[in-house]
Amino acid sequence: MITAERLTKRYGDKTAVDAIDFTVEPGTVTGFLGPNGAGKSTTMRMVMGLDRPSAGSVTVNGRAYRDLPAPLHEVGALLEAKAIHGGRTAYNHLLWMAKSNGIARRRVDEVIDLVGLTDVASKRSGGFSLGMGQRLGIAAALLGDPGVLLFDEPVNGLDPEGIRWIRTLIRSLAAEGRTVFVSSHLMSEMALTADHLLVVGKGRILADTDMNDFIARNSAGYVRVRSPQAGELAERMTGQGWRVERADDGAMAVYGATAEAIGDIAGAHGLYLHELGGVQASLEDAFMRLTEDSVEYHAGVPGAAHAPDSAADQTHLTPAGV
Ligand SMILES: Nc1ncnc2c1ncn2[C@@H]1O[C@H](COP(=O)(O)OP(=O)(O)OP(=O)(O)O)[C@@H](O)[C@H]1O
Repeated sequence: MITAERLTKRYGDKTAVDAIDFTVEPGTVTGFLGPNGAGKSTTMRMVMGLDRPSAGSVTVNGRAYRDLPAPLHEVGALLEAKAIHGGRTAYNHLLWMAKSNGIARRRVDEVIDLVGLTDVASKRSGGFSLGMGQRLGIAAALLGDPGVLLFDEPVNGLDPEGIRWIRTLIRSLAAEGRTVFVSSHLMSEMALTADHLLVVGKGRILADTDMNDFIARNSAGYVRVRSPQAGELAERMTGQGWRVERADDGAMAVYGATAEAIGDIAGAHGLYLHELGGVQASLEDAFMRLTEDSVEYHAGVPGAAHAPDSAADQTHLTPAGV
């Protein structure tokens, strides 16, 4: 378990992490989500004892990192830009780590096999692709068979096969009962990986929630309908107690109804339909809405960081996405 209490990190007058409290529980994947500069990496570095809190504390299984008697056996991490001696072979890199931590050589073979690097174990890691480097970083994190694992943006720059591999690995580590803490700035990725969600912005916690609850609350869909007899159809639909909003392209967004029910009403009254389809709100939009006030570096596209509010804007919601 990871526990943060009033955890704070200041760099000069910049507060990167602002008195946050959270716990990361065993047996689940906790997604740590936030826009660039939100404080995710700083928090993870403090968990790993690589940065000292300016105030507050963070512990792994009840102890600060520096007080852990055998840290590699308690917590492993894949942090961004991990420094690996590129001149060493993957095997020797891990063997050197194992030896300096009293870990048996057999475990090196195990983790190399686990991350699928057996064929390149005798190659210098300096020549590794990004994906191979990530696998080596994960092998190092797993070396001491720790119960707590941190992954900082593990899928950054990986191809779809690599992304799927990491997602499956992360899920299986949690299924074994480990505490798994994964940072990302992609809601869609987290929706597929995490059970619990910790959203941060500008160093503060914006949401601490079960992933299924977040999805249920934020992915409420609607049905998009177009009809040349829109006025009459709208009346019939509101008569059913459904909420009808009009988009500026002439379509209607109907809340509280299924596409089938709308089709039946239209059919029963001889009304033509030119378009009828369910639209699911995107979780990415929900995340943007949650964090929009805490995005440090807005893109130069007007309204880019703003989620749709009005009915007219609802048509921007992506179909059936997460
Ligand atoms: N060593 C440092 N010195 C000064 N400021 C820092 C340092 N490390 C981080 N910061 C600042 O602290 C804030 C949080 O940065 P951090 O890297 O933790 O965010 P993040 O959520 O991991 O972002 P990203 O998704 O871009 O990696 C940023 O404003 C960053 O510029």
